[in-house]
Amino acid sequence: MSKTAYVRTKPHLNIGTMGHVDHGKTTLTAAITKVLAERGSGTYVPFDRIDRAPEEAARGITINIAHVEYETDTRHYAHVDMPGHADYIKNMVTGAAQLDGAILVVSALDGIMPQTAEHVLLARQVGVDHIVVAVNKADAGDEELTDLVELEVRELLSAHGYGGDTVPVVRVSGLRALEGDPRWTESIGALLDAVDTYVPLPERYIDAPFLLPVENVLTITGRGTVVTGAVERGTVRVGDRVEVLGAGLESVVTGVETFGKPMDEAQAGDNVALLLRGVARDAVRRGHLVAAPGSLAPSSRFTAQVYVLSAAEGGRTTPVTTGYRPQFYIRTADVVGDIDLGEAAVARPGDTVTVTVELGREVPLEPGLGFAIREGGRTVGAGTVTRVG
Ligand SMILES: Nc1nc2c(ncn2[C@@H]2O[C@H](COP(=O)(O)OP(=O)(O)OP(=O)(O)O)[C@@H](O)[C@H]2O)c(=O)[nH]1
Ligand SMILES: [Mg+2]
Repeated sequence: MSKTAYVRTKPHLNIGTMGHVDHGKTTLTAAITKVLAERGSGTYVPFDRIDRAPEEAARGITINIAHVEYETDTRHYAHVDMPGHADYIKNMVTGAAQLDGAILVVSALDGIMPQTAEHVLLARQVGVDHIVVAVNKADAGDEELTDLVELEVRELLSAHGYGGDTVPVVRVSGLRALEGDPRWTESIGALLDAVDTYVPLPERYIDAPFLLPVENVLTITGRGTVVTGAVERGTVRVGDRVEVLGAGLESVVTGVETFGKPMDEAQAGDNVALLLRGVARDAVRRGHLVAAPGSLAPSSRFTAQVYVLSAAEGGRTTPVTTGYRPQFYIRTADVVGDIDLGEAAVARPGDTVTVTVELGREVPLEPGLGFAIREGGRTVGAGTVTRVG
């Protein structure tokens, strides 16, 4: 019982790299960890460990997403690097990536390419408000051409409402920094400074009623049932009374831990384990929600904006019509639902449509909530709730 308590020394942010295939997202991610490891504030994660990340189950969807952790002088970051374009679409639209800010990687040799523009559009749609640009491969680029690339990126960002004139654009070389070249090592430092100063601390809704979607349930012999997951909003302390939605029971939190360390108080954004008093192991499941009692009202009907994945993104090859009945992955829950396409009646792979959904059972819903649509074990769509009821 003498475990060292977790000490919150710096604010935590979630960021990630975006950009066209091969522009150097993974190389840059590796370079960031290397430069910070040399400063003594992180662990170096080499390229092949990032790019061959194991499949992780995030929010009920099997998503290929690599997290690396590092600290600057002022902040603690969890950084995601996604290996393919289809993964960006899924992770961004369902909110699984949960980015507070993004580093847009653009090759100085190629400039803006289709996925550069697409990721900027996606970022805007899912509410990523701050982008910092890394013009990568600057070691190999011609100076004048790089000037043009920078102009072009600023224009693209302005066109999507990002204030391209003020967005920091930093010329970097992930590859040369990895090789230890001092000039380019410095460029990574400059990029991190830009992220530290330009991406504001996210609003964590710490004052909202507590909510934790259950990802996993385990038993600790002699202590009881433990649920794990990321705190979506609010705070929780030992002694707090909570409701477990889905299980239809109330309990009291008798332990709070993060990464195996006890903590006084967990807050929005933290990954935690909660020990619940008097709850049987089989009474609670993934998909249930632990919340401040009476703070959530479940419903079964909602309107949403849905993107139907194209066949190239691993989606369907045939259109979706009214009456289609797939599975909806909402937070950590998995619920069947009927889709009504209204007047459109048909949605082809690649389309973005407005739909009304009637779920097979009630779950807590709210505008802005992201979800994935799955069928036969694969993701075929992603959406955001626009109206409940
Ligand atoms: N000259 C130069 N080459 C680079 C630099 N960064 C990356 N590369 C090369 O560009 C290629 C692609 O790099 P990755 O880091 O895999 O690119 P990525 O954006 O992660 O690619 P995907 O994950 O497939 O979209 C590799 O051959 C890298 O060695 C750089 O700063 N300078
Ligand atoms: Mg990559």
